[in-house]
Amino acid sequence: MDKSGKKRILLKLGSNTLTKETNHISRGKIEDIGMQIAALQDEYEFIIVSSGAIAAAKQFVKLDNHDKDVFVKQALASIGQPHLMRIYHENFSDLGLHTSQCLLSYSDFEKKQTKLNIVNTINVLVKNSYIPIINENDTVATDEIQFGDNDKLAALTAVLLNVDILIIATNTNGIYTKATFNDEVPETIELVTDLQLLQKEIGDSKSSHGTGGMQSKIDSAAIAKAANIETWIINGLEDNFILKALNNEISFTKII
Ligand SMILES: Nc1ncnc2c1ncn2[C@@H]1O[C@H](COP(=O)(O)OP(=O)(O)O)[C@@H](O)[C@H]1O
Ligand SMILES: N[C@@H](CCC(=O)OP(=O)(O)O)C(=O)O
Repeated sequence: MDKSGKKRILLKLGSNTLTKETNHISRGKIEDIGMQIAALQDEYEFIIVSSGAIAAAKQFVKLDNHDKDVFVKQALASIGQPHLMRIYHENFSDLGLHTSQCLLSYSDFEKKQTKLNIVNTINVLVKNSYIPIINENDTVATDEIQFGDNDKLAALTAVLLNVDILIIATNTNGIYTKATFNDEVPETIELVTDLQLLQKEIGDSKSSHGTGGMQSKIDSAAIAKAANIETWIINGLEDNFILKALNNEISFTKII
């Protein structure tokens, strides 16, 4: 818990959640997230790590290159990022929420001074009721575009900002057992204390927009766990997923 007396949540939103698995950013989903933050703002401070820049660009442009190339993805992220922030701003401001943008890369977490700069900036934003919306700085770094779904960036940020809970929103009801993964109603592993044991449950499948799969979420949970931060893996496609998870009304995976 931070000095304000509120608990801090780092909320990681992937492109799948933000697009509701379509080809465009869902204003409805962003509104759903804003309404939950507004409902919880007396008890919780939120810091968001948001993907979605490339998905936002794709709804406006088609670049004259193969969009699987990393340079093209970087260019798409550059085009889409301001649109993504605009959509957040338009929806959140209607709910009385203020937004700000922070673009970071892994290397920013390696130097004492840049780490301090991040902490100081974000603490001022949060103290003044601005919600920092963080994405990877895709012009200078390609780690998350290529490997990670912003999951590791979310974990590094969670540790640096000393949050209480890291919430990773994805398109499954948390982590399923391998034995039931292909069943009509797969079984969620609700509580994990040993990440080694979890390793055998993970398949290498990924969702339509996903790059990291469940493995990158578990790697992120390991980073958070080492700093005594809980990771909750929740189905972000569900309406009110944060409220429902806090009230234990849905199945999700808690890694403690
Ligand atoms: N044991 C598991 N339980 C749930 N999902 C799993 C598991 N193993 C692999 N996955 C895959 O991980 C995907 C989520 O990761 P990813 O595709 O990167 O999505 P996101 O964009 O939300 O980060 C699921 O859609 C699923 O295909
Ligand atoms: N920085 C990138 C996110 C990296 C990424 O690939 O994440 P995702 O789109 O969730 O698979 C973007 O905003 O599109």
